[in-house]
Amino acid sequence: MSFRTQPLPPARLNRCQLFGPGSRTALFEKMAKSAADVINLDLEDSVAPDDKAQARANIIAAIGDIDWGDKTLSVRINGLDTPYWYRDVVDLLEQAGERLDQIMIPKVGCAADIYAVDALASAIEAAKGRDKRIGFEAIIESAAGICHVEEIAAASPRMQAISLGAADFAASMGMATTGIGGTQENYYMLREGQRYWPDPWHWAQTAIVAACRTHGVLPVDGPFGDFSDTDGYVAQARRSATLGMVGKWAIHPSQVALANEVFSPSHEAVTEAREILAAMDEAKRSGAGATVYKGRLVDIASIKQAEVIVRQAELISAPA
Ligand SMILES: CC(C)(COP(=O)(O)OP(=O)(O)OC[C@H]1O[C@@H](n2cnc3c(N)ncnc32)[C@H](O)[C@@H]1OP(=O)(O)O)[C@@H](O)C(=O)NCCC(=O)NCCSC(=O)C[C@H](O)C(=O)O
Ligand SMILES: [Mg+2]
Repeated sequence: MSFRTQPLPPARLNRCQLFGPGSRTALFEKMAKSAADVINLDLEDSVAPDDKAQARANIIAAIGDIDWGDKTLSVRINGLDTPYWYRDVVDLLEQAGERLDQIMIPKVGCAADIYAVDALASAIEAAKGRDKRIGFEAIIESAAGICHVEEIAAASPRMQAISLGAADFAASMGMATTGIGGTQENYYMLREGQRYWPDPWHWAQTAIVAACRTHGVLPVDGPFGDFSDTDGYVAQARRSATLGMVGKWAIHPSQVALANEVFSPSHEAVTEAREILAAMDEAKRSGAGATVYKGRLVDIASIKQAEVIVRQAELISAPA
C-alpha cells in the first residue's frame, strides 16, 4: 500500500456526455436542453474536412449565444496528427468566452501530446488574460494511447476526464470489427457447445479506470454506435459502471436517459450504502473494525465502497 492518498476526481456529474457535430447548428439548442451532464461539440471526426472552419466558427458563436445551463461544456478538437488542431485551440481560447469548460483531445498517444496542448493553451490564456483555466479531457483510442494511459492521466493538472473511444481503438488495434462498442459476435468462449460472449473492451476500460483513479481523473466509457439497440447500450453501460467508470457518451439523444439511469445509484443502493456506514459507525463505537450487515461481512474497506455510492448520490441531489 502506498503512503500516498488516492486523489479524488473532480466533484461533478459526468453521467452522460452528449455529442453533436459542430457543423449541425440545429442540434445545439436541443443539446443544451437535454439532460446530459456534459456537452461535447465536435470539431473532429463528425465534421468533414471542408466544414472544419465553419464548424469552429459555429461553436465559438454558440458557446456565447446559447444558455448551456449548469452543464460542463466541452469542445472536441482535431487530433495532433492533423493540420487543424492548433487553429482549434487558438480560436477557441482567443475567441470563445469563459463559458467553455473543457477541450477534449482525441487520439492521445502519450503524455507529450497533452503537454503540447497545455503549452499552447497556457500561452494563449496568459496572453489574453483569461481568468478561467481550461480543463482537458482525453480520448484513449489507439494502441499507443492504451500503452501510455497512466502517463497521460498524470500529464497535466488540467486533466479532468479520460474516455475510451471504441471505434478508433478497434481500428488502431486491428480488431476484426466495424462495431462501435458492445458485444462482438466472434469474441466468444465455447463450453459444452454453448457460446458465451465476454467483453472485448473490458481490459482497456480497466486500464483506463486504474490510470484515472491513480491520478484523480474521471474515467468515462465512450460511444455505443447502434443507437437503436437500447438493451445493448444499457448492458455496456452497466459493465462500465461496475468497473468504476462514471459515465458514458451519447451519440444520439435517445441514449441520454439510459446513461443517466445507469450512472445514478438506485434508491436501494443508496439506502444500503448509508446503512453500511451506520453499521460501521456503530461497530467503531464499540471498538470493532468489522461487523455483520444483512448476514455478510462489512469492514473498514466497506466504508470506502459505500462512500463511492453516497458521494455520487450527493452530487446528484446537490443544488446546481
Ligand atoms: C447519429 C445522428 C447522425 C443521427 O441524426 P438524425 O438522423 O438527425 O437523428 P434522428 O432523426 O433520430 O433525431 C431525432 C431527434 O433528435 C435530434 N438529434 C439528433 N442527434 C442529436 C444530438 N446529437 N443531440 C441533440 N439532438 C439530436 C434530431 O434533430 C431530431 O430532433 P427533432 O426533429 O426535433 O425530433 C446524430 O444523432 C449525430 O450526429 N450524432 C452525433 C455524432 C457525433 O457527434 N459523433 C462523434 C462522436 S462518436 C466518435 O467520434 C467515435 C469515437 O471517437 C471513437 O473513436 O470511438
Ligand atoms: Mg475516435
